[in-house]
Amino acid sequence: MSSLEQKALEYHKAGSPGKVAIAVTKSVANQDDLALAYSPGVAAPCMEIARDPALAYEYTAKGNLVAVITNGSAVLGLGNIGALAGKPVMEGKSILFKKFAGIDSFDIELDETDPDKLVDIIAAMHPTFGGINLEDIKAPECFYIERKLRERLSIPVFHDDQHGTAIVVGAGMLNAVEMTGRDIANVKIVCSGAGAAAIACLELLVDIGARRENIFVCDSKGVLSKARNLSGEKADWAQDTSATTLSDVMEGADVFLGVSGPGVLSQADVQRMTKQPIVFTLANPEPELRPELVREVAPDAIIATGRSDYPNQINNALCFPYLFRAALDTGATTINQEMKRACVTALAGLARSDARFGKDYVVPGLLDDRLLPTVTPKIAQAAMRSGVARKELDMTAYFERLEALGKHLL
Ligand SMILES: NC(=O)C1=CN([C@@H]2O[C@H](COP(=O)(O)OP(=O)(O)OC[C@H]3O[C@@H](n4cnc5c(N)ncnc54)[C@H](OP(=O)(O)O)[C@@H]3O)[C@@H](O)[C@H]2O)C=CC1
Ligand SMILES: CC(=O)C(=O)O
Ligand SMILES: [Mg+2]
Repeated sequence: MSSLEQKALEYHKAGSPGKVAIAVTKSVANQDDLALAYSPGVAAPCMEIARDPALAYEYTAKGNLVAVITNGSAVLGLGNIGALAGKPVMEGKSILFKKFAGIDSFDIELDETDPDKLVDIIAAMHPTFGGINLEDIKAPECFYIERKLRERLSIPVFHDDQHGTAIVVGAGMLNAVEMTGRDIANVKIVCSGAGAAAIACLELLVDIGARRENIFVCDSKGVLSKARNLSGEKADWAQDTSATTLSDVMEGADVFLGVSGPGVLSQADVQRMTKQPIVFTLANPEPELRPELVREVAPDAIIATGRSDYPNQINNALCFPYLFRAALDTGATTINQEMKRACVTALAGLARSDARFGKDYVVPGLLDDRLLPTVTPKIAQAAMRSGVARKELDMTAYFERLEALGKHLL
């Protein structure tokens, strides 16, 4: 075991085991408080909510509470390690919701693989929450589960591995492409992985200007090609090509996007790419190829990973706290394409406006305290403009509120 792994075990075990606990927000100091918090007083908000369900946002924690839900079928790049083993990651997402955006969350690990049962279980528990963050549920089931839940529920349902990842990749890609003098419409992109993260990233890259005919995708069996008679989301990305391996399609690639698993990319593959290649090796915790090995064969590369111990951390944690903050604050019924685009632009812009903007700074760092007051209002405005917000915010007051909130968080 490495010393980092040893330290991580000690960190998780120290004091109160795990990373989260519940906080009480009202005084429960005497009999009078008890009579308000519990019986008989609690009946009053119950009856008000029974009369008008929207009042749950005033009398309960619902409006600031998100569920982080997994079934453990695709935990990071560790694979199908099961619901319980995924709990440290879900607790990790919960602390990021809290530390970065002041959002409370329950992590919920469900021992269930049947997509329809998962939809029913999650739908049944939705009254508790203001939003649902699906996490580490494998493709292709994740697409169906999210779609069905979005159809059934009027609170935001967001599969972080799909859309959160896509947003941060989009922001990093816009900046990397500009920095290297490329036009996104002309870049050849090779994506390793054809799962939750990959499909959403590719759709977003097309949304911001990449062209489908320039995109080659590999899964664990090789290149997605017409010859393979694929179905579902994979079929949408199948190319009419005789190439079969990752190495075949890496020839002349401008961009490598890794959202697959550890060690999938070789140095020889990087050498097949164009000058100043863009190499996003995002598998967690172990990337497709370590940055120092990419750098050895491509010193001018723009490199990003999903990890906190290298520059350019492209990780969905850079956006999901702010998307949910904005969605909860505007009472948005969903997180839509306009909100996602606003988030891409805001993240890319924040990095560009920084003196550090360059090869090792294509996206802001996760601990940047400008994220909350800069990115969140842009997403909130997009929610209001696009008609999914139930509340109109005064933007000056909102900005001040976020600044004040941020001071208590990091
Ligand atoms: N940095 C970030 O913010 C994020 C990173 N990720 C990382 O992306 C990876 C995938 O996550 P996710 O999409 O949620 O998982 P999924 O299970 O939905 O998809 C995994 C995909 O990777 C493919 N794959 C597995 N092994 C290989 C291989 N040797 N060569 C090529 N493709 C391979 C699978 O192929 P097949 O379809 O054939 O099974 C599948 O298409 C993980 O490592 C995860 O940590 C994910 C989300 C966010
Ligand atoms: C970052 C993340 O969500 C993942 O690797 O699955
Ligand atoms: Mg994940």
